[in-house]
Amino acid sequence: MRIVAAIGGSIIIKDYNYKKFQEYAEILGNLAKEHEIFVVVGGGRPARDYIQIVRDLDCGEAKCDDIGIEVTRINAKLLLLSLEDKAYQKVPHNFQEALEYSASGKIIVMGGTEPAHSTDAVSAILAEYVKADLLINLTSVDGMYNKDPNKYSDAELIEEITADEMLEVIKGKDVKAGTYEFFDMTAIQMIRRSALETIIVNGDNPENLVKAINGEKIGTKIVSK
Ligand SMILES: Nc1ncnc2c1ncn2[C@@H]1O[C@H](COP(=O)(O)OP(=O)(O)O)[C@@H](O)[C@H]1O
Ligand SMILES: O=c1ccn([C@@H]2O[C@H](COP(=O)(O)OP(=O)(O)O)[C@@H](O)[C@H]2O)c(=O)[nH]1
Repeated sequence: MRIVAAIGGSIIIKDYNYKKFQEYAEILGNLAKEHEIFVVVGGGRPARDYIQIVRDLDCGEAKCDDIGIEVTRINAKLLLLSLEDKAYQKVPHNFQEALEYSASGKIIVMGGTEPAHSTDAVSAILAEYVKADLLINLTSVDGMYNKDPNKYSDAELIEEITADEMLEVIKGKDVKAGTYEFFDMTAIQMIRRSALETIIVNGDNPENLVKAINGEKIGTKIVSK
C-alpha cells in the first residue's frame, strides 16, 4: 500500500526528546519493507513559540506561517536523521519534489509547504498527489470527539464521521498561524473531494500506526459521504 502518515508536532516534539523520533523511525522502517511510506511532520510547541515572536514583531500572519513551516522542516530533518539510510535524506519543499524523491524507493519525510494551512492539509494534498491508498493522522488524542476532550471530560469519541460533518464542526475555527487546532478546512476539503480513506489515531503510541494500517478498529475513520 502507498501510505501517507501525518505525525502531529504535539507528539513528535512534545518533550524535545529523541526517543519519540527513534520509536517512529523503527516502526516506519519496518513498515517500509512492505509499504511505500510518505511522512508529514508538524511543528508543535517550538513552532508556536517561534510564531509568537514573529507575531510580536508585527510582521503579519503569512510570515508567522513561514516561520512555522521552517520549524516543521527542522522536525522533519530530525526524523530523517533517525531513519538514516531508510529515508531519502532531503526534506521536499513541495509535492513535486516529494514525488521525485520517492523514485529512490525510500521513505519520504516532509514538513510544511506554503502559508495559510496546517501540515494536516499538506498530508491530505500529498495523499492526493501521490494517489495514496491510505492517509493516517497521528495526533495527541484518540481521534475526533464531539467536543474538545482536553476541555470537556464528557466528550465522546466519534468512530466514524463524514467529511461534510467534519466541515460543519471545523468551520468558524481560527485560521491564524499556529492555531489550526485539530484539523483545518483545507485538509477536510481534500479528503472530501478525493474520497481519501483517512483514519485519525493517537500517535503517542506509534504502534497505533501499524494497527490502523492493519485495519484494526481504532480512532476515527473519515468517510467521504
Ligand atoms: N473535537 C475535537 N476532537 C479531538 N480533539 C480536539 C477537538 N477539538 C479540539 N481538539 C484539540 O485538538 C488537539 C490536537 O490538535 P493539535 O495539537 O494541533 O494536534 P497535532 O499536533 O496532531 O496537529 C487536541 O489536543 C485537542 O485538545
Ligand atoms: O504547509 C504549512 C504547514 C505549516 N504551516 C504553519 O506552521 C504551523 C505549524 O504546523 P502545524 O500546525 O501543522 O503543526 P502541528 O499542529 O502538528 O503542531 C502552522 O500552524 C502554520 O502556521 C503553514 O503555514 N503551512
